Amino acid sequence: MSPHNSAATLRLVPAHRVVPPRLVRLPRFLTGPSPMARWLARHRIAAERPRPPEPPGEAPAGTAPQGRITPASPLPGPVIEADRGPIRRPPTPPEERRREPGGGGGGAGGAAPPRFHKPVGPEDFGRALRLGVQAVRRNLGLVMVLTCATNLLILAIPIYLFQISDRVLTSRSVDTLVMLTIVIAAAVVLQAVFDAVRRFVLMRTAVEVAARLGAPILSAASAAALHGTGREYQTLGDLQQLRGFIVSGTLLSFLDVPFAPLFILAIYFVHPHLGTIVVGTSLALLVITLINQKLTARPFAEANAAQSRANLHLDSMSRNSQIINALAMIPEAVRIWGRDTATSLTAQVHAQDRNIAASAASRAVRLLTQVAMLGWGAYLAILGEITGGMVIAASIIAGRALAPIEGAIEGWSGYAQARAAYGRIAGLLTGSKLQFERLNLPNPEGRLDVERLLYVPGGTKQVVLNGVSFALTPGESLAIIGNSGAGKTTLGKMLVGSILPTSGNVRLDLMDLRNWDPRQLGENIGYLPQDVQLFPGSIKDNIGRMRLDATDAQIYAAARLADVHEMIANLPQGYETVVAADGAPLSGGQKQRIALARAFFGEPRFVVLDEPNSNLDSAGDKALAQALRHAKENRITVVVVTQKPTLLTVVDKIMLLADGSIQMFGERMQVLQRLAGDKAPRPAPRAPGPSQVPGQGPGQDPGKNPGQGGPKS
Ligand SMILES: Nc1ncnc2c1ncn2[C@@H]1O[C@H](COP(=O)(O)OP(=O)(O)OP(=O)(O)O)[C@@H](O)[C@H]1O
Repeated sequence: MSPHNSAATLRLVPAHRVVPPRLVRLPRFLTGPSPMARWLARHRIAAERPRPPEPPGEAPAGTAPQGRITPASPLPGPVIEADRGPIRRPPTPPEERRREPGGGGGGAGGAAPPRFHKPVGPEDFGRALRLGVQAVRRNLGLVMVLTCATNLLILAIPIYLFQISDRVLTSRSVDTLVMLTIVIAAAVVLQAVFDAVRRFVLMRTAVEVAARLGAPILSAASAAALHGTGREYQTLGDLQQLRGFIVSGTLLSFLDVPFAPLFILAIYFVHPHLGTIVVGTSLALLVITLINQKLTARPFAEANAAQSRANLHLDSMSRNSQIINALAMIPEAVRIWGRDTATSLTAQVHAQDRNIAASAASRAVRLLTQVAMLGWGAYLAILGEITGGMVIAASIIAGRALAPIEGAIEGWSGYAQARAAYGRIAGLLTGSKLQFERLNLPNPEGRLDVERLLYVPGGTKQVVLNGVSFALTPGESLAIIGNSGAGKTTLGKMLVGSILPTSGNVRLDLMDLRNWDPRQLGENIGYLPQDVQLFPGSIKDNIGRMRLDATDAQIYAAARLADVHEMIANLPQGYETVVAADGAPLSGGQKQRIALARAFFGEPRFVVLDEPNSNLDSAGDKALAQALRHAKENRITVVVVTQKPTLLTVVDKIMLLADGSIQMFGERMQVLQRLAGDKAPRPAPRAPGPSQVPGQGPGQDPGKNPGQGGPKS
């Protein structure tokens, strides 16, 4: 942390409302607002208090961000609010939302002017990395100055020795001894202070790196995980590794190495022969370093890769702990983890063996150098070319010159791992797509246009969706039916932008989903996935999509809509009931209804429900039908993927999907009649059979009714 902007006081405010703020007071060393605090302040989401939009630049230095805790703060300096994420909330005044619960509405009402959304601005992760690297460089500049001073002052002891043996002992001057001792003692104290200061700065640099890059890495990892392997989240672990290296002794050794020539020069001044011995030793150590690097790079890379696979497996074990226990799969799970861990450990042993051998060789070379220095120095003293004090002083200086080189060799593994970790961090941040600043659009009304969707998952040749085209007007509802594996879930995910088509477009209010501001799009759509997952947190937080600006009225309205209010009211802690990562204490159906409430939270304009009644009882089915009626009344466009027939009675249109292609698409009655093979028009919709979706029962081969409806009915 640079001296002009290091943190004076950081106040960490925990996320939970009932926990009082925990104060962490750091020393007032290097006072000024920290870049870390400014970074977090710039990326914070506004809480209850409305405030004017922040300019895109840095927050004013030294000013505390306006948050709900900040005004009460007795402490000067910046405030870091630990419950804030990196996404800047669009500055919609909360009052406006409170006046109009569910205020995400676009032009659905007709009379009201369209509501505009303030885009979040471009999210340039590459820039975050550059700023982080800049901060480290700036701080390392200061550390180098301190290192320079420390290394110069280290010469005080050899000089003291030299002066005592060659001047004080020969002159027998007590005054000289006292003066010399005072000066050298001051130099030693100063050296200790400078050394401590550079360690303080490095420690704060490590904190600054974590604070600057943590949130961008998590954001970039979340975005990359959508199309990646899930390993992206492990980059946060890489950040820990980098942080550890910055505070390690190895980095100090690396910083001290450039000063070795200074010491060698000093030894040359004592006697060129001694200088030559040290130069020879330095070259030998350099060769050992290069060989060490060459021999350890590959095994360390292998160890890292295997460790990252083991961590991924560990993560999946923690998520599937129930099934692992229920099916007694613990030995298998442990074996898979053990295999990757063993590979990692084996590679580490190979690398460390070579590293230890190199360290031993370098230590032996260094000790032999001391022997050579003393022996040859004594010989030179016998010849009368140097004094005994000079010999000892040169030996101490030589030890000081070679120690950092040896330290660098010993810590090479840490350096290699930190460098690999930095490579992965840089790869993630620079490889993440730049989120361009989007045009400030009115919120959508819910018109959906799907054009020639083709989806071939990466690395496969399987065509999952093939030329899917259809359109829905605002407020229309569509049920997608079809056999298992027909592509219904894939289509549902594509409609909400959670996977991208290989070709084709999904447009909401004419705009391709990829061109909407992601935050605005997310606020205006609802999604209930097939595999419902709730976040660890309270029920109200889950319904309110974990948003800080979710009002109680909005949460209640969503709960009523999903008819889950009564169920929540019966829980001992009501809306404050904390849901665990596995959804406990809720049943599958209760989880699904809370997820339904979450999907309808904030009055989205377009909602996709993927098998929303797979776990519901009859009351849940009624709630779902009510939610769909509410959607119709409020002109919310709904697409519902279903295997059950009950929902078909409440939708406007039905699509039959088979092998990724539309087999039928049209008005509900029309499709139901075709599916039933009944050409005669009927006055009222007839619910299909109790257990089968039309087209899936015996004798109902959807492939035999092709081409009905087709694209864009
Ligand atoms: N990322 C992927 N990689 C490979 N195949 C995929 C991928 N995503 C989907 N598929 C394949 O696409 C087909 C359709 O899957 P999808 O989950 O959309 O079916 P579905 O109609 O929702 O089935 P169900 O009713 O059983 O949920 C399946 O055969 C599936 O294996």
